[in-house]
Amino acid sequence: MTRILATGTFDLLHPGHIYFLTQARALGDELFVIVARDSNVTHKPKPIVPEEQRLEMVSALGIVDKALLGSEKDMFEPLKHIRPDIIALGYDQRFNAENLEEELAKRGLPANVVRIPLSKECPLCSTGAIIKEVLKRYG
Ligand SMILES: Cc1cc2nc3c(=O)[nH]c(=O)nc-3n(C[C@H](O)[C@H](O)[C@H](O)COP(=O)(O)O)c2cc1C
Ligand SMILES: Nc1ncnc2c1ncn2[C@@H]1O[C@H](COP(=O)(O)OP(=O)(O)OP(=O)(O)O)[C@@H](O)[C@H]1O
Repeated sequence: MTRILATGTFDLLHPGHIYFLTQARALGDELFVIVARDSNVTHKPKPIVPEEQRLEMVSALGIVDKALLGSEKDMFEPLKHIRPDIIALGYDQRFNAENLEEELAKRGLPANVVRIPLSKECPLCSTGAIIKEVLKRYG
């Protein structure tokens, strides 16, 4: 069994998220997903949808075997329980794959880190694009 882990905020689910998770799932046999905590989303505006509701949406996806909220303090903590073989990084996730592999190995959590590319173009395949469209129409 090859266990894949994907991570992200997954605010306002869209087909880009589905593409990312489908590609991640195709790397192995089972897909775990860590949903980012509200308190840790500091690299962009706070999510519209609260963490429990983002978790509920991701958990309901057929391609996801298990989704869970991440740790508020230590991103490596949930990995001790999940023990993924492969970590799928999104095209725009700000982690260096080699550094991450080194940090994981240091902690006795060896995993390969694989970068998933951007999906083909679609009108609202990013959370930012959805928010901009809503503001255009209702702002
Ligand atoms: C291996 C790994 C573990 C992570 N663990 C957590 C965690 O425990 N808690 C959390 O809030 N975010 C965690 N994150 C970060 C987010 O889930 C997410 O990657 C980050 O918010 C940036 O992604 P985004 O641009 O898709 O929002 C982890 C990321 C990686 C790569
Ligand atoms: N169109 C897409 N193609 C491939 N991967 C995507 C696409 N959109 C999002 N992802 C991936 O899904 C994961 C979760 O995405 P995230 O929650 O950051 O949403 P986002 O739509 O990228 O948000 P924003 O527009 O605010 O950047 C990230 O790893 C991201 O790279």
